[in-house]
Amino acid sequence: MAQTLQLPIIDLASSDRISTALSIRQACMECGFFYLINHGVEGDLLHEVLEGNRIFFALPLEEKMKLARKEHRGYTPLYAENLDPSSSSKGDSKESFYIGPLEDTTRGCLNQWPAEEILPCWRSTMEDYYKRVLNAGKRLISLVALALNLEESFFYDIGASNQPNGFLRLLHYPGDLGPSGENMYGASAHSDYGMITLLASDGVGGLQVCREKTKEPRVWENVHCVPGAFIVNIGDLLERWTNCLFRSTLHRVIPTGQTRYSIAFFLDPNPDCVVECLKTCCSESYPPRFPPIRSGDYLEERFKLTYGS
Ligand SMILES: O=C(O)CCC(=O)C(=O)O
Ligand SMILES: [Fe+2]
Repeated sequence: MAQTLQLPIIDLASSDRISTALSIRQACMECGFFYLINHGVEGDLLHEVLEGNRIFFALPLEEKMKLARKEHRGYTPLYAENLDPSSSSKGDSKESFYIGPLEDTTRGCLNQWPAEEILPCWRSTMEDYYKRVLNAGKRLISLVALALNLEESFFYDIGASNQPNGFLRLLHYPGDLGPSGENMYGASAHSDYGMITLLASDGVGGLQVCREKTKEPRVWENVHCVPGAFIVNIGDLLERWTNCLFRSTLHRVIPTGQTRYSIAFFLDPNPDCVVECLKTCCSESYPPRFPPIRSGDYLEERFKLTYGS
């Protein structure tokens, strides 16, 4: 039986920014996961978005397939994604729907939306949520900069968090998978690719983390949902930036027999931002472990491995 992990709680509205930044530093060095409270997204909106999630996935498959994923936006059916490209499973037992930046100035608006007659007000609810969670993520990133002994505006100044690449992913893990094979995961073991992820869920369990990704056998611990709080985790690009000081932790979703809905918001740097080791995270005796890389190129490569295309 997996143990439950006690994660630290970070208060985004705390007036003591220095001690909040120190708590973030400790959480990101030790585990790479924490709860975020007082983030400015009201419980009512969270509830409405999770309800919107449920009604979208309840549509007939044919209706959902009209919005099949293009340019990383839209619907991905069951088993079409494999978050652990090294595994031989037939794919993750989840379906998802992606919403990208709302004002995509370079490529016009690429998002796909269900027709208003089919799901009235659905788009406006999702857009409202997107804006709120983006705002919370940007405020959090300022504190992350402080936690790294940088100016609060650092990620903005280097072009990472102004016009960031924010993606909302609505997720549905069906409870009843029928006579499923072995190696079946809702989301197989992976780390997130970008900067930070803010996750909301309906409270159904299944999320697990493995704190030591290089240790065998892997030890998995349960992460519980705290009502109203986001579960936040660090992504691989922030791990690269920090020369592995901050940890992008392996996680997965196991089937529990219960239907589960969640919404992940991936706050990734602007695609043109170059991610290179921060000055505060290396020294002569601890040189940079990764070469600089353009964020867009790194993310594109990771997406290709996940979708096999
Ligand atoms: O649904 C969850 O709890 C986690 C989802 C996740 O890890 C992901 O989409 O990257
Ligand atoms: Fe993830």
